[in-house]
Amino acid sequence: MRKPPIHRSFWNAIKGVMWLIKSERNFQIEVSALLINVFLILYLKLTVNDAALIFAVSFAVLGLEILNTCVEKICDLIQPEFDERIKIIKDIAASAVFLMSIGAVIVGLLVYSKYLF
Ligand SMILES: Nc1ncnc2c1ncn2[C@@H]1O[C@H](COP(=O)(O)OP(=O)(O)OP(=O)(O)O)[C@@H](O)[C@H]1O
Repeated sequence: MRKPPIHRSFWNAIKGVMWLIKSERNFQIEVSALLINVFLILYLKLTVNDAALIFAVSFAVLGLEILNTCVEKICDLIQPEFDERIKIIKDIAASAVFLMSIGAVIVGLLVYSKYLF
């Protein structure tokens, strides 16, 4: 298959993000958290390094959420019925988001505490 032009690849990716914002509750929550962080970065006047750290962990959570959603969609496609193996696969994929979210909260507490206390 011929590779699509670069602008079409970007457009496909943007459509993917729009679908996630419209359809996935967890993704909506994580995008809201990102927007709150943008507000706090501006309001508390974070240094460039601290802002970069907050952006890095926020986008890491979003990226893992996207991969988790892909795993869920593929699982639902290949096995719509209850299956113990699918349960393990989905639980493991969800744990990646869970662990990264804990890491992001820890980073947030460490960074913001410098500006609040
Ligand atoms: N086909 C299945 N067989 C066995 N267990 C399943 C199956 N589908 C879902 N589960 C269980 O339900 C959980 C939630 O799966 P679901 O596909 O509903 O994702 P979700 O509601 O979008 O959750 P998440 O918060 O992880 O995104 C899984 O982590 C798994 O434990």
